[in-house]
Amino acid sequence: MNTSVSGMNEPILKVEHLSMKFGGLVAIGDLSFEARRGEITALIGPNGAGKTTVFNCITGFYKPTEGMITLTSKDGTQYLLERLPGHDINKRAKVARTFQNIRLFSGMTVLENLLVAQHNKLMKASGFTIMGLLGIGGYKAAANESIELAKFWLDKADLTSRADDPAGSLPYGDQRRLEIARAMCTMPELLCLDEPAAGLNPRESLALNTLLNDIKDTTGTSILLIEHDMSVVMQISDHVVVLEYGRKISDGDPSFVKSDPRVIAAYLGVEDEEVEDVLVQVGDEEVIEQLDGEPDPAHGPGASSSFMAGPISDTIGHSDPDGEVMRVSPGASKAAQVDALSKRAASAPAKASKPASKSAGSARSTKASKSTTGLSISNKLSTPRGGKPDDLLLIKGIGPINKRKLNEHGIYHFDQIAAWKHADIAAVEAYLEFDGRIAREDWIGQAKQLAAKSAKPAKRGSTK
Ligand SMILES: Nc1ncnc2c1ncn2[C@@H]1O[C@H](COP(=O)(O)OP(=O)(O)OP(=O)(O)O)[C@@H](O)[C@H]1O
Repeated sequence: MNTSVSGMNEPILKVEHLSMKFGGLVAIGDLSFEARRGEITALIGPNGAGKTTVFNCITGFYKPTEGMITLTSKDGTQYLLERLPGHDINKRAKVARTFQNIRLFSGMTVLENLLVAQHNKLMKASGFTIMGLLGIGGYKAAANESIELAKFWLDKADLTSRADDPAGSLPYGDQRRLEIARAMCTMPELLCLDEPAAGLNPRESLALNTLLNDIKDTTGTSILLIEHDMSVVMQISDHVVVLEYGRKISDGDPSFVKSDPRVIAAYLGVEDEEVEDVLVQVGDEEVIEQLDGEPDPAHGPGASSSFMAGPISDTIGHSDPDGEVMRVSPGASKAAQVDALSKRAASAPAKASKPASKSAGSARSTKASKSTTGLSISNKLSTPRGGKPDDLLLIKGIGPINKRKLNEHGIYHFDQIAAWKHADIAAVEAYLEFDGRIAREDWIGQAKQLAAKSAKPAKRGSTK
């Protein structure tokens, strides 16, 4: 399909009425949003909101249950991604992606990783013959071109000095940038990045921001980003789409989204109770006050086609006889509760004038009462070994508050989590009200990998 040539700021990606069901679980429900060409669009939301599922639908890993995903390329060609085979999404529609867990060829050098990414182009230039590989025909020129492109992205990612080192030996932040450089070697029109800032320190986050801004400013590649790190999201995104329980709850520029009471409410509702983090990241506690106020009618349900597209209660409690069960307590959608709060505030003006900090405080104190309940774990420690706890935040699914709670109950190390028995998992899930998430997010597998990784430097140190 060829339509008019599309320019900057026109939609490169249109997601329309997307739904994805896993048995009885509705992971995405009637989701619509757009990403504009030349912009950085961020997809954010609490754990389990459905962000990765959206990526998997866009990049062909899942075939959506319903809906359309249209990519319009620079020359105006339109691709219906939900109908394309996975390899064509990359090859023809020019969509590239990175994953939550780094997937480099760790034994190959940095440069080799960038060359392997151009394998398709090189094979085509070889004519798939030995003569081609020996340099007859266009192969040599294509090989030189590939090396030049690899060098270009090495430089952009600030990795030139590490070109000949094995990718697996790079620090974590460098590996993240190498993944992005590798994806850019396929010259994508749309680059999908799944939590690129996960596990980065502030300096590495800054280097990532610089690289992404550079890609945006100099290549014309549009970026779709899933990210939990609000400092990255708010600093580099042009447009933010917020999901909660597979539904869109907010959509706009960062300044609108960060002060949208529904977004604050959704983050207030996450199990990690990252209330204070969110408040710090969005500015101050003023925004909390809005939880007691009237929502902005310009951004209410009437103004957006898929905004809170149906009764949330229809989609948040699901059980599948085949196994996948997701139990969410009634009213778990905090975004939905904002509307209820605002209605209550309208009928009781005195309550609406309640100080903001009190509102936030009451949310916190309700949750705090939970933490007084006991938690029985078989391998708790009284103090961290060597006085140094592991950074449990590296386990996807553990946020700062749950890290604190686990520490309070004597869990400080990856190997402790790796050794949890069924009874421990059940106890922790009941305590954190996680309903099967530890298994779904594979905390044990993640903890085993992290424990193995952190054991290595310890061994080297002990030989000194
Ligand atoms: N293949 C699958 N089979 C069954 N359920 C799935 C599958 N993939 C995702 N889910 C479920 O769909 C829901 C959304 O998951 P998804 O990974 O998309 O969320 P997310 O917003 O990316 O979360 P996070 O921020 O923790 O990565 C979750 O309840 C998850 O358990």
